[in-house]
Amino acid sequence: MDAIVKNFPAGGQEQVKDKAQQPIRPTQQEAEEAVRTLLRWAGDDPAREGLLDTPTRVAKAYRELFAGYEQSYQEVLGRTFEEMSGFDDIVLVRDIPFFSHCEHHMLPIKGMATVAYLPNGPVLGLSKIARVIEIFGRRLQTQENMTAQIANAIQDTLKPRGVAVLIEAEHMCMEMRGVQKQGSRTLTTTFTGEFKTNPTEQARFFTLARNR
Ligand SMILES: Nc1nc2c(ncn2[C@@H]2O[C@H](COP(=O)(O)OP(=O)(O)OP(=O)(O)O)[C@@H](O)[C@H]2O)c(=O)[nH]1
Ligand SMILES: [Zn+2]
Repeated sequence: MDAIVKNFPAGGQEQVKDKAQQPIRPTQQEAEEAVRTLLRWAGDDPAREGLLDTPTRVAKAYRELFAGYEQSYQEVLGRTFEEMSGFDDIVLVRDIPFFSHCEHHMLPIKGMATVAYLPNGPVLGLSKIARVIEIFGRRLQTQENMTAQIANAIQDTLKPRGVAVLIEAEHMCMEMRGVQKQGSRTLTTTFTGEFKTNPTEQARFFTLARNR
């Protein structure tokens, strides 16, 4: 199946949030009871031996898979390096793998992100780009919003001349269920600053991102 290419504009309907707004959390016991309900909904018996510890494990796994709600991109991106501030050309980190979950079905999204920016003074530690992807990936997402959130977070904190984000991902809700199109991939991009206004910079981004 052909990939879908979408350009999701920065600063669109999705505001960049720092720590996600926190509703009142249910207790561990309530979360485990909800898992028992879903086990019964699936057709199994939560009281059988093999499933006795499953609610505890699922609650623990959810803490890990959705840890992004507890994390702040501003903390991660707050630490920059000034001593390389003479460097003003493109910095691009390619093919950063991530997992997320779609907000429609809570099923996994498996993808790769490529992120570039044009420094305007300070530069980021390279791992911080991957950490920002983890923060937004470990929340319930649409691919479009995740792409824009990563770009806007870097633009808002680092204030570079431009940011470019390309995400290519597979959605298990389209592969394992529903329309069942295995192997289809969705591409989304967000450009800010010079990557948005200067076609040459945008073309350089695609050359570096896609050439093997
Ligand atoms: N735009 C967008 N859509 C997504 C994303 N992840 C999942 N979806 C889509 O969300 C839509 C939800 O559609 P609905 O008709 O409300 O739900 P559904 O009956 O489960 O839809 P089907 O998946 O077609 O069976 C589906 O078309 C999914 O493919 C995403 O990241 N971005
Ligand atoms: Zn889905």
